[in-house]
Amino acid sequence: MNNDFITFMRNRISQPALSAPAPTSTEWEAILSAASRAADHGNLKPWRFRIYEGEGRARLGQIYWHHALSEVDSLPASKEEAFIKKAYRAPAVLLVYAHLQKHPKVPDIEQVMAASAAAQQVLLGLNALGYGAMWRSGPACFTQKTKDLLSLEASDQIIGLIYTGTPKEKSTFIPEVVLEPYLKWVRD
Ligand SMILES: Cc1cc2nc3c(=O)[nH]c(=O)nc-3n(C[C@H](O)[C@H](O)[C@H](O)COP(=O)(O)O)c2cc1C
Repeated sequence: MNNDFITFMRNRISQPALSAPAPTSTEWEAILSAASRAADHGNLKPWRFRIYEGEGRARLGQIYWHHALSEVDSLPASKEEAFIKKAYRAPAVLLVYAHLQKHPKVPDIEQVMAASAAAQQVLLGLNALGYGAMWRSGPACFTQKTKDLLSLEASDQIIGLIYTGTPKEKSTFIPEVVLEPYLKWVRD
């Protein structure tokens, strides 16, 4: 079989070590428009995107810090910088979240699935333009405190943070895929 797109999908990998440049605004808009063609029951467009770049990343770092402060009795102020720095691991960080709507036929879980599908489309789109990316989450993504800090609604669901930039070292290692344990054919 020779299909460039299948090969491209097969070879997608995450890139943890990222530096500038990040996508331009035009490139982001192209990628996020394409990601917005993810499968979407009820055409609800539940995905929401927020891009942190430049000094905007300090706002995200502040959220990491304030979330950490809310989780423990106390933290020395000297630790703040380390939390802020986490948001600077890449030149751009895309927050993807699902904005859930009450719908008689589309349960919340399906809206979260659609937003997740959009996030995966983003990864492919970024790779297609030569950028590296890594989808990250962590317990902070799933607390009300983080939603408050991000000014999200209580019913919104964070899908992840996609750290984006140019790979510092282009990894050529593509993990082997063993399909057999995950696939069952039902033919009779
Ligand atoms: C919802 C979600 C959350 C993730 N969160 C993290 C994370 O917080 N930290 C991490 O190292 N990898 C996380 N990953 C996994 C990486 O994005 C990546 O898929 C993994 O390192 C395997 O690399 P690969 O994509 O090149 O196969 C997450 C993946 C998903 C789908």
